[in-house]
Amino acid sequence: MSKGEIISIKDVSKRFPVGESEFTALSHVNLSISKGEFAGLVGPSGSGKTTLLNLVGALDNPSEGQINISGKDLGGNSDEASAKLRNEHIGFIFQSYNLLPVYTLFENVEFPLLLQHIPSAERKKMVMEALEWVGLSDKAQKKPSQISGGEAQRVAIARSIVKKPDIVLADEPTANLDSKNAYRIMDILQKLNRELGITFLFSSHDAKVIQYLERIIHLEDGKVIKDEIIEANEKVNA
Ligand SMILES: Nc1ncnc2c1ncn2[C@@H]1O[C@H](COP(=O)(O)OP(=O)(O)OP(=O)(O)O)[C@@H](O)[C@H]1O
Repeated sequence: MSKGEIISIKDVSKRFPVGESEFTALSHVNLSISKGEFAGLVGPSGSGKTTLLNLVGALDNPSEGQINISGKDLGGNSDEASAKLRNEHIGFIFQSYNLLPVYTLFENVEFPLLLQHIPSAERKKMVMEALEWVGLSDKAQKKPSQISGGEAQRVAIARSIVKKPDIVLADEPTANLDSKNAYRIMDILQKLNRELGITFLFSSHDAKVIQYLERIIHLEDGKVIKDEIIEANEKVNA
């Protein structure tokens, strides 16, 4: 991997079996993402955005090609090794918030830390810090049913950053939100990128997300058709 590179995708293809034949969801994708980027995969429905995010997040394996995350090759990893890599380096945000309904917001955010052996006082500090980042420390003891959709996505963000991951993968993070909440979420993610240096890779076709991106990787029919760096002065929120 070259210096500063945090995600390396080399000649990656992904095919899914469909009946007797195969469907090619990604075809010979090459990308290099550097530490601290705020980048997004953008393209029409079915262009392969989620498929590529899942490969980068080691949730699925490519049919061909090689992916490196923080210098580690994902190829040939056991499920256990993939889980370790995800746990140590990657946070996920999805369009559905995937909060556990019977637990408090505090416990939902604490969940990823229970997999590591972190003492309870330290866990509490980390959870409250993450909830403060998203402006929800005063609601730590509430349950997911007692908060709004925008707040639920903010809890999901807190959960994704509580371990201080190098990379956050965000799949259509604003899909179920109104404009006001979508902008609030994007403001929080931009601040996490700028102040904590977390690298972000989005998947989206929402203009409200796209206007924040500093790099737009356009996908169509499973191929990268354009890769553009957005100058700060072109951005609406600059
Ligand atoms: N497990 C699977 N089996 C068969 N085909 C699949 C599978 N997963 C994805 N596909 C197909 O691969 C293509 C790319 O899907 P993907 O979900 O990556 O697109 P996307 O760009 O994220 O779309 P959207 O914006 O609608 O989420 C689609 O045509 C989809 O139907």
